[in-house]
Amino acid sequence: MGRLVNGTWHDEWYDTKSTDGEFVREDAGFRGAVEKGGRFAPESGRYHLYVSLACPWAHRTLIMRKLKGLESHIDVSVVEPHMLEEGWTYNPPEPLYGYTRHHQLYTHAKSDYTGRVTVPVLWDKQEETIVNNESAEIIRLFNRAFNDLTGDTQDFYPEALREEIDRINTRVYDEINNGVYKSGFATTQKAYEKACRTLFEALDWVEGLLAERRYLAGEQITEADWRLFTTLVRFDPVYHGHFKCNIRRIEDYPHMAGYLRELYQWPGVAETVDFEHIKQHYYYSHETINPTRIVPLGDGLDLNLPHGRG
Ligand SMILES: N[C@@H](CCC(=O)N[C@@H](CS)C(=O)NCC(=O)O)C(=O)O
Repeated sequence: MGRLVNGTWHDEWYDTKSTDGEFVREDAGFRGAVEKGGRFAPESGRYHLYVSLACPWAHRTLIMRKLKGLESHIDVSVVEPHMLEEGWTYNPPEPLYGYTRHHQLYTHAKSDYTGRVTVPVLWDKQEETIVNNESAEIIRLFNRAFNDLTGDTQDFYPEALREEIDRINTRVYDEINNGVYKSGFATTQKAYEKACRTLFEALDWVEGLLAERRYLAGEQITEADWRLFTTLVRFDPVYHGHFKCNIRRIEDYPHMAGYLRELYQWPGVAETVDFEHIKQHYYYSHETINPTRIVPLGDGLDLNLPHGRG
C-alpha cells in the first residue's frame, strides 16, 4: 500500500489523522474519454484493462466489458490478490512492458505522477498512456463507445432514466460503495459508528426500493444495479466481518438477497466473481485491520439458490 510522489513510490497507509479518523477517498487522476474523432478513438485491440478481481470498482469494468461483448476487443491483466509494500503487483509480469508493479504503469504514463496508484486502469497501447482510471467513467465508455465495433446496443445508461440513475448512484456511491470502506478504514470509534450507521440506513432504503421495483431505477437493469452489485457480492463474506459492517447481513434482507442472486446468475456475471481472490486480498492486505492475516472460510450466502424475483 502506498502512493507516488513526483514519480517516486512511497509505502504508506491512508492518512486519517487530519480528518478525525475518517477515511477520505482521493479523486482519480486520468479522465480521458474514448470517442469517435477524439484523441482516443474506439478501435479493436487498442486498449488494455488492468484490474484486480478483488476490487469492487475494477469489478464494475469487468462486468460491463463482459455484458457489452468487449472481451475480444479489450484484453485484461489481473494483479496479484495481495496488495503490500509495492502496492498492486503482477506475477507473471503484465504483457505490454513486462512490469511487475502497477505503479510502473503510472510513471510510464506520467513520469512525475503524484497520487494513489489504483485499479482499474484503461490503457492506450498507441499513445502508451492511461486513458482513464475512474471506474464510473470507464463503464460509461464501455456502454457506448464501442457499439459500432461490437454491434451491441444494450444501454445501461438510457436517456430516459438518467436522472433517476444519477440520483441513486450518488447515494449508493457515498453511503454504500464507499460507505463500507469508510466503516472499515475508520480509525476512531466515532468515525466508524457514523459510517456504519449511515451505511445501514442506505441498505434499508435499497431494500425498500427493491420491494417495489425489479431493479434500482425501475423495471430495466441499468449501470446503477451493476455498481451496487459489486459491493453486495462482497458484503457477507468480507465487509460484514473485516470492515465491521455487521448490523445486518445481505442475507437478512429478503429483497436484496434475491436481487443479489439474480444479478449473480445473470449470463456471464458469475465468471467475473472470484471469492478466493476477494477474501485473500482484503483479509491479507490490510494488516492494520487483520494483523494475523487469517482468511475466514465462509463465502456468505449461497448465490446459486433460486432468486425468486420476476
Ligand atoms: N475512484 C476509483 C477508485 C479505485 C480504487 O480505489 N481502487 C482500489 C482498489 S479497490 C485501489 O486500487 N486502491 C489502492 C490505493 O488506494 O492505494 C475508481 O472507482 O475507479
